[in-house]
Amino acid sequence: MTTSAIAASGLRKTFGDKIVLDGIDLDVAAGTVFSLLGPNGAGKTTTVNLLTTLMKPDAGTIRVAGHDAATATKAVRAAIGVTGQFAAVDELLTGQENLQLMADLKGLGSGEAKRLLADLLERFELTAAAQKPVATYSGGMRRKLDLAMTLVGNPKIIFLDEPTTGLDPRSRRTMWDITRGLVAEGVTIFLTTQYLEEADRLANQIAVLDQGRLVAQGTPAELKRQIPGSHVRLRFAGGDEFDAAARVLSGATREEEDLVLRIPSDGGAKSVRGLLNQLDDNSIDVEEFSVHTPDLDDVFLALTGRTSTEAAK
Ligand SMILES: Nc1ncnc2c1ncn2[C@@H]1O[C@H](COP(=O)(O)OP(=O)(O)OP(=O)(O)O)[C@@H](O)[C@H]1O
Repeated sequence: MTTSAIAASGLRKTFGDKIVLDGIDLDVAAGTVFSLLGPNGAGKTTTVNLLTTLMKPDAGTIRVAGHDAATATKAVRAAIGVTGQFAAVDELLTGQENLQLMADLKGLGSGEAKRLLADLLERFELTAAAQKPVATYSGGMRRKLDLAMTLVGNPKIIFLDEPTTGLDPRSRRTMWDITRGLVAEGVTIFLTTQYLEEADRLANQIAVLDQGRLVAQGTPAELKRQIPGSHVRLRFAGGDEFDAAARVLSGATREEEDLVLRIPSDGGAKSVRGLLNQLDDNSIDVEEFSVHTPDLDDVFLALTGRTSTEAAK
C-alpha cells in the first residue's frame, strides 16, 4: 500500500469575489515527485501556500505527513521544507554562513553541522564559492544554496517552487539530478514548474491546474494518452502487406511512399495488443512498429485551450 505524503480534498480559496481554487483534490504518494502545472494566475502558489500552512483554505481538508494542516500546523511545518519564493537567503552573508545559520536554527551540534555543511556544499557544487557573499552568486547558485539550506532540516517533504526558472541547461540538469537523488532517498517532492519538459522528466504524477480547477491528473504517459493525436505507426516491407493491413485496420491513414499506416490509438497496452492480434489473425507481417504519443505541450493545449507559452503570458 502506498501512503500519502500529501492529501488534500475539496480545497477552496477565494480572494474577495475572485475564486482562485474551486474545490481541488490532490493525493501525493510518499517518495514520489508530484508536479503542479498551470499558467500564470492559475492558483499554483495559492495551492503551495495552503499545503505549507502559510494560508488557510476557505473550505477543504489537508493532511501533510499524516498531520491535519488545520490543527497540527507545527507538526506539518516540522515535516516540510519549502524552497523558492519564501526562501530567506541573506545576501550579505557567504554561502557557508547562510548554511551555518540554518544549522544553528535547527540546533545541530558543531561536529554534525561541519560534516553536513561540507557535504551539502560539495553536493551542490558550491564548495569553491562557499566563502563568497551570496550577493555575488548567479541565479543558479542562489537556487542551489536555497535548496541546500532547506535540506539542513532533513525534511521528508519538499516543496520546490519553479526550481529551474531562468537557469542555464547545465544548472537545470544539476537540479534535476539533485531532485532525483532526494527521491531515491525517500523524500517526497511537490514541484511547481512552467517547464512541461521538467514535469515530464521528473514527475511520477502531474496535475494540470487551470482557472481554479484541476483539468487533468495522471502520469505523464497517461496525460499524453488522454488527448487526440496519439497513434500507432506501422511500416510494412512490401505493398501487398501494406494494402492488406489497410483493408483490415479501420481508420488507418496511408503514407503510400513509405508503406506506413498510421492508426489512431490511445497507445495503451490493450488497444495495441488488439491491433497486433488483428494483423496476426490475418497473417500480415509488420516490418516496424512504434507508438507515438504527443508531448505535454499538446496535452496543455488540449486541456486548457492554450499552449503553455500563451498561458504564461
Ligand atoms: N493575497 C491575495 N489577494 C488577492 N488576490 C490574490 C492573492 N494571492 C493571489 N491572488 C490572485 O489569485 C490568483 C492565483 O494566484 P497564484 O499566485 O496562486 O497563481 P499561480 O498559478 O501561482 O501564478 P504564477 O505562476 O503567476 O505565480 C491570481 O489571480 C492572483 O492575482
